[in-house]
Amino acid sequence: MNQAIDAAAEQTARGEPLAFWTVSNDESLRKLAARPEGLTSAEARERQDHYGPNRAVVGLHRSLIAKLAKRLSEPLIAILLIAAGISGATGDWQSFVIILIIVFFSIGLDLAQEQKAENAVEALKRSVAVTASVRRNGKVQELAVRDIVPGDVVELRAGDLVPADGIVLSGHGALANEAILTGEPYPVEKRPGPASGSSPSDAFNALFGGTSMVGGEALMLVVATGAATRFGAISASVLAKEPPTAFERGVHALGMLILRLTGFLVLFVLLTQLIHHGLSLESFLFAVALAVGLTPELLPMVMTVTLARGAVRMAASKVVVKRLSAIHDLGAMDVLCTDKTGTLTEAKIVHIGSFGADGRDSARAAQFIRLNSRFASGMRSNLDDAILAGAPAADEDGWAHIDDLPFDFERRRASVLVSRDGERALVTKGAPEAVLSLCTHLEGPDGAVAVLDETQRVRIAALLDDKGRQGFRLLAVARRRMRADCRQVGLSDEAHLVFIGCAVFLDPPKASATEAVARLVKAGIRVKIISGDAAPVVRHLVETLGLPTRGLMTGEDISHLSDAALAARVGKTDLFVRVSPDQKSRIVRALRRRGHTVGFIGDGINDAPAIHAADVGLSVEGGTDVAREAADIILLAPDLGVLAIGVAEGRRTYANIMKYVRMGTSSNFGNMLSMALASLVLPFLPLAPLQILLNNLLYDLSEIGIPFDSADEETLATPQIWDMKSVLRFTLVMGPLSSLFDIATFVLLRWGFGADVAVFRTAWFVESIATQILVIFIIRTARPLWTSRPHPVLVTTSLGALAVALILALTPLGGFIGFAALPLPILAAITGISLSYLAAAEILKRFAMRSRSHAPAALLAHARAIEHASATQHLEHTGKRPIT
Ligand SMILES: Nc1ncnc2c1ncn2[C@@H]1O[C@H](COP(=O)(O)OP(=O)(O)OP(=O)(O)O)[C@@H](O)[C@H]1O
Ligand SMILES: [Mg+2]
Repeated sequence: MNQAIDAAAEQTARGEPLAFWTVSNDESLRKLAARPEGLTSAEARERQDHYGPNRAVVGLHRSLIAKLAKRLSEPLIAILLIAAGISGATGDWQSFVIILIIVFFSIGLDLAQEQKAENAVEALKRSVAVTASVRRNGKVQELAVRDIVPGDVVELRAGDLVPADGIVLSGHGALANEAILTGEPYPVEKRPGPASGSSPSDAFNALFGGTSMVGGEALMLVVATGAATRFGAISASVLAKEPPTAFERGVHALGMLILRLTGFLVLFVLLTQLIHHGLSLESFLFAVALAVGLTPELLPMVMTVTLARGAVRMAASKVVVKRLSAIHDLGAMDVLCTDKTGTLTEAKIVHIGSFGADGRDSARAAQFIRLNSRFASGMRSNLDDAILAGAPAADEDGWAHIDDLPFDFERRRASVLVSRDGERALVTKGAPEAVLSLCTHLEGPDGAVAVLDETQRVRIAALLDDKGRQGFRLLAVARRRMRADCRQVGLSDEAHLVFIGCAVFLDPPKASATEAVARLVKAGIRVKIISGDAAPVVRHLVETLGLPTRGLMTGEDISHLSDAALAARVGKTDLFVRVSPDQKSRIVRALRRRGHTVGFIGDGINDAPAIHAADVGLSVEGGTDVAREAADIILLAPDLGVLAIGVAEGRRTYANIMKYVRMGTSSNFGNMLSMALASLVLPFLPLAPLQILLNNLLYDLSEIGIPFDSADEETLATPQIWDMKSVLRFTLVMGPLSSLFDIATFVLLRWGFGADVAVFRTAWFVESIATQILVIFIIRTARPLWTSRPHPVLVTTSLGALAVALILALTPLGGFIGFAALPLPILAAITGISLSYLAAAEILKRFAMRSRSHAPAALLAHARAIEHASATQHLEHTGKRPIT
């Protein structure tokens, strides 16, 4: 068995498609030593040892040792280590020890933080991971996808994710969406084989890992897992790395800019030192230390840690982040699209009655719908659950199931072929328009069948519309007599139907939705509703909840529009009704095309394409596997209210990363730049290499608290996007300011006090570290310093690092690192300079940090309107509220 699979794996590895679907089921079972009732745990364990976990993307998680090795081999660190070696060899043990301590301490700090962050995020991800129903030991078990092995037998239903490659042993109306592999958005039918062609497009009996079941059900024999799957072969190369968000690209571009400047500067310093003082280990080390201080080497770690902290905090509010960078997108999101059921309604659907073609109460419609719900295979919706709830376990009235046409979101209906006493009937239920359009006759109250003429059609349409406007959801049902020998039905049989009536359902609006939407709108986010339900129902809901919405488009309207025409209209439309899954994602793409950062929240199979297409895909814990898999963020509580918390968290995260960026671009960069320049005019180096490294380490330490910091309200009030212009403006104002004060220090020490090398370096070190660290309290907020309170952790790390710096520099300990005691006048002078710098920074930051345009006036007016609505509304079902 193993040889067969190994040969297969090898073939896949060589890039040859392995046509496992051309083999008969019996032959496949034999080759895999498998049985339809599944493997035993012992067999599975053995195979898992052999094939490894079923993970398409492997090797993404590097081990701690590998990470350490990578850090140590970074050029700057490597040079430092070599320098330490040379110091040691030449007998300079002090430098040797201190450099090693500094290097390992800073790498250790970096690694420990990152590892902790990654572990936390991994744990969160696992908590929302998708499982599969696998037959093991003769029972069906819910197993983690990674535990699946070749030979396993998996039960799949609509809404499930296909966990590995395999063949269909048996199935019913199985439909798979393979867009992820083929780009083709329409579902493909799957049934038992074998297939004759060796191309994957011939493989009507094969299911592929990573694709999704969107209809029917299937029993699958797993043939290949992990990297040996078709998806694994693609994902290893393409999907291994998530594409960076706009924000990440911005930060990266900035990092590269700094890196280039650093390289240039360091070469320059090295060259002038060489000309002035000839070749020396110290000037070489000085240049390296400068480079270490300048490179934004901490930025990746800072991003990860800040995001991970954001993710952990969001988890506390029941929002689980699967893709870390989605936090940025959430902070930048300015349009949120949502489906209706579950987010705006309670999703507690109850069947409250039924009516016949004449509009009068009739139990017959409910009876037939129940028959359909009972026998329909594949996806069972909450409408099915509602109609079956409370019904006796077997009230089929003698009807038996023969065949069926499962529900799909394009047709919006499902049919079953049933028989009773030699009589056969097709029973179709679905969205009323979808069913009515197929009807040619109708049933009267006495059961008599009459022709459905135009007048009747108009009357029924008006009746449906009227019910919808009262907020009732409807499912219509119709029937058709079939030939007594009919064994199979096709889509063409859904015609010439006799309309029976409708079942009426109620899905109460969610009282908390009004406030939740109000919060989002206040945060500068436009909320749009994209539903598969009928216009009157959605309208009624919006009115009941008091949501001010503009415009309405139907799926029918959308189907006539090109992508460009749709993009021109989506901006002014907030309600989309009777849309198909593909249209949901078209709407999302159209919005993105207009430059919006779009979120989409939904729970169904029909929402998955749109969740995928959105910048931030959101789903809920109870959602279908495919929706959850497509989502970047999972809400554990299906409540838009928690989303507002997530949005605030995203923006806070953004704000905190901006704090690092600002610190890096202005204060740190300014200080290092001054030092490089000073080294050109001074007869000695302004700081010994060791002292620069120490300065850098303490500075890094001081910043550890930033991810904990809070953000001001005004930062949380608008969508936050990366804005290179504002970063540059900040740098151009604050950078020179810091240099100005450095020059003042320099002039004062050199010519005012005539300081010698040791005193000069001590004073410079103190001034430089104090200004670098303390300025965080100023640039962490655009407000006046005293009106925004920093987080205690940030205060502790910053002041703690400063205290260590002062102790090292000003006490006898400093002797080890080449510091000398500072005379009081010098101490007073540099204190004065530092304080003046901080004061100047506080004044100038107003120009440097002027916030970008605030929420447009229209948006604010919208927010006010909705607040007003939520204040005055009473949540009555029938209570009408004007749409503003
Ligand atoms: N099991 C079913 N059988 C027949 N018709 C169904 C079934 N489930 C749903 N429908 C029809 O398909 C339509 C669209 O489905 P659904 O309401 O789930 O879409 P949606 O976009 O998820 O809506 P929402 O915005 O309410 O979440 C329903 O309004 C209903 O008319
Ligand atoms: Mg839905």
